[in-house]
Amino acid sequence: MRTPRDSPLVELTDVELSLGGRPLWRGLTLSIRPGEFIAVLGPNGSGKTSLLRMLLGQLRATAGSVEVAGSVGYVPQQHADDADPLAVRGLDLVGFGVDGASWGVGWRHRRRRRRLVAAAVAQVDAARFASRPFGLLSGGEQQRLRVAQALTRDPELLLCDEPMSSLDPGSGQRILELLDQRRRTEGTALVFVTHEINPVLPYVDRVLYLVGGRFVIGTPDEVMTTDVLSALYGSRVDVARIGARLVVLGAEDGHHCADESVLGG
Ligand SMILES: Nc1ncnc2c1ncn2[C@@H]1O[C@H](COP(=O)(O)OP(=O)(O)OP(=O)(O)O)[C@@H](O)[C@H]1O
Repeated sequence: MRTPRDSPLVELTDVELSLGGRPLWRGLTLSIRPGEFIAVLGPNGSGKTSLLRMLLGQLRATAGSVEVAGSVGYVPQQHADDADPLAVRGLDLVGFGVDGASWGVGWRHRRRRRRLVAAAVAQVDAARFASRPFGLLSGGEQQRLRVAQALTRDPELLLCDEPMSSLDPGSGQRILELLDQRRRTEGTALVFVTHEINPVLPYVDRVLYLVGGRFVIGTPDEVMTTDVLSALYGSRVDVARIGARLVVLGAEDGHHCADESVLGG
């Protein structure tokens, strides 16, 4: 049974997460409802991936309470896959999602596996290339199949770690549209780590911005302002709007410095 739309999928209350004896943040209180799209922003090392790992149950909060209801899917950061990428077909990679969720043998399992894989591949519109060796696919095609792998678990909460990094703007847009459609049709909540606010701005409900142990959370209009980001960084950060885009100047992070401050397409 799926979580009702008005019940939270995630309830974080006064959470602290410390790693290696260093608190990444304290006092994080956040409730996430079905269908919500939350972007997680912040400089390198601010704890974005660690937040996802905490929601996945891989890291334990050092204080406070973490409640996650329902099934969770995970789209990891892009990395060289352990398996030989030429030996693994796209369909096989998607199938690993089913295998990880349930063990089974025999024709019944195989038939169920095939059905789940085909449905997930169809959802990301990847049937055309899914039988090719994974390593020969483009970055965008590979990323669509990673999303399909996460969808085999029919997640109510989908955690995405920079799913658009190293994709061209068109492929990144495609992934976003796909995820946005999924949250609208299935009520899947998205927690989406990204260094690029502009591509997600049209979709996002709230932004969680982590910097040096502190955070702010709110709508993009509330968070992405000169005053709020300057207070968060503890130094002058300018946020300007150019048309529908945000330009962030002066944040002390390679991804947000002046040269690259038009964040994404
Ligand atoms: N298991 C661990 N033990 C100790 N320290 C860790 C562990 N995992 C991560 N860290 C440290 O915690 C900090 C946050 O790491 P995390 O990967 O969550 O940051 P991030 O915001 O996702 O960074 P990036 O933008 O570079 O991906 C980093 O300083 C990292 O070195």
